[in-house]
Amino acid sequence: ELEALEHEGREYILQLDKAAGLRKNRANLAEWNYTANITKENEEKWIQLRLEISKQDKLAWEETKMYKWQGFQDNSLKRMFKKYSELGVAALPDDKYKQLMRSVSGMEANYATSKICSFKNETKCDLALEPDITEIFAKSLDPEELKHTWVEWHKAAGAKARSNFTQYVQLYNEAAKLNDYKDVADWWQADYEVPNFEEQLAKLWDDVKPLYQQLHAYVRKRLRDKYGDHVVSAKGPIPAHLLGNMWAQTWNNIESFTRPYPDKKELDITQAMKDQKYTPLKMFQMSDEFFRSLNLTAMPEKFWKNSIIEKPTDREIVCHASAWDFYDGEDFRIKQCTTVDYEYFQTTHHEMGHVQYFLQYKDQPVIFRDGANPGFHEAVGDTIALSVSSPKHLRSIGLINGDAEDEQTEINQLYKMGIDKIVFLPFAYTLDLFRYGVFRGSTPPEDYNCHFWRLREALQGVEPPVNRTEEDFDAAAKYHVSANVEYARYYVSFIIQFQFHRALCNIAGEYVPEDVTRKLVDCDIYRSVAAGNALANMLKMGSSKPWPDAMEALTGQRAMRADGLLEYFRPLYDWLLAENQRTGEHIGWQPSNIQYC
Ligand SMILES: C=C(C[SeH])C(=O)N1CCC[C@H]1C(=O)O
Ligand SMILES: [Zn+2]
Repeated sequence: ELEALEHEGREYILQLDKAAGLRKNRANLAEWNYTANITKENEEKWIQLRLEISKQDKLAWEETKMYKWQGFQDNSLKRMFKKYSELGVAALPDDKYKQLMRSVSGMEANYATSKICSFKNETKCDLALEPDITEIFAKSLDPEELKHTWVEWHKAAGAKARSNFTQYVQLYNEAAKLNDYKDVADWWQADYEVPNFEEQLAKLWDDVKPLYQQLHAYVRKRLRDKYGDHVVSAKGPIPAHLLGNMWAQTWNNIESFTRPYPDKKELDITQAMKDQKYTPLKMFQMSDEFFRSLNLTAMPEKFWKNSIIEKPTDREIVCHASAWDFYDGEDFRIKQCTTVDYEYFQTTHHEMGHVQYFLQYKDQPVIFRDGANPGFHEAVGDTIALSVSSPKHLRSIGLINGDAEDEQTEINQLYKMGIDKIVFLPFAYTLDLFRYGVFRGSTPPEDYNCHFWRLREALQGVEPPVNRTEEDFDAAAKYHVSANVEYARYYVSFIIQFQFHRALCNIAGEYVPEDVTRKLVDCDIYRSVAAGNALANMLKMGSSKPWPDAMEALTGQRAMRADGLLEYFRPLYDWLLAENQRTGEHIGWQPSNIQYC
């Protein structure tokens, strides 16, 4: 009797899964059409379609609830039923669902189309985030120009989003409660399927904080050397606009004048790419070739036909890089406004990593075509990029020339990786600690900006370039806050990618603990079919099993741990300890003198 019920359940869920795949295909095509051509008409079409689809989702959900699936034997079947038993935002009544959609697409459109005036020419007011403002932050060494650009962007993309954001929080929390969650923070954390996710994030930060503080102290000193102590204090937080990035989330753009051994050969990959006439297409083809060298899947023909890899000149689009699965097993795309530089070379591998994951799990049921947890999806491309950014690989593709590794060059290399990977962690941690407080109500709208900067000062040791008030809303000046994209996924990714990298380097024979000729920092898994097969086996699982099973399949570990990252950066940590002692640099930071609460 039970077998018959389970058999009927399986028939039901598999046809439901097929129908769900068609709905996701239609919804994603409508979202692509809107974000690839931002017009009121395309926004309306996308909203109307999601409303229509939500009705079909609701009917399916009502029927799914009728099944007594908890007693089934087949764990995979139970997992499918469990996932299909959560309706999502479609649980909201139509008018509230529409309001929620409009508040998010309003914020995202504002972010994507915001323009500011140039510091050098105040009549030139068509500067967009990409490529104009990004280029100013990459190149300008004028604190006043950087301050102006920072303030104008945070006014246009941040403050302007405050009312939409406040409404979005209210409605999204209502949807969370309709799905039996306390609030959106609870809902977001449920995706990680562990009871103590927030404690795990805090533990990881405890593990990495000493390394971050040493790196922060060293960079503050080098910035003080550059700009003077009236711009950068000896013991305070670092002014956020001097770190080469609008959000101070990675500091690669200040590498050239802050690296430990300045007289060693330049590692300027961007210049080499420009000298060698790299194009966006060539960057994509090189990334595709790396994945193929691992015996992973080539990008399919539709990918090359349908992707948007350069900013169009005839319309407004969402430039923030994204990868798209249309759930039909053959249509996969990337949309990004590529510029020929090191940063976008990394981003291209990051996005190709998402598509490789889509390709590896495309034969799973639709409901399992997802990352083992959201951090896994963000870690695939970055893990590959860890090999690509090794001096060995960059030499093999001719982007750097000259001598093999010596001690000082290795420290420079670890420093370059550290101002990308280590400094990102407190930024990522801050972004969702802030939003957890917002969704839980411990951060009310009147405290949004004050609490945001309190966290940024406490964890990142940065301060805004000018005083802030609650007229501002600086959090929304970051894409993921304006676009309703959860961010703890990146914090998780920047930890587990080093666990993945170490495991793959082991399998490729590129890394042998204690063997100085097989160091982790030199590892390049290029052309290792063994490593590629091990990675593919994990990616094929999608979200069909709890993520510790996927993690164990590749690394033998069942938990997120900072030990991979700490092992990778060990030589840099030792060097920073000695260097900060030598210069007597203050470790950590005293309270900021900038007013923001
Ligand atoms: C490249 C993407 C698209 Se999923 C991205 O948003 N990333 C990649 C790393 C961190 C984060 C960011 O830019 O803030
Ligand atoms: Zn990503």
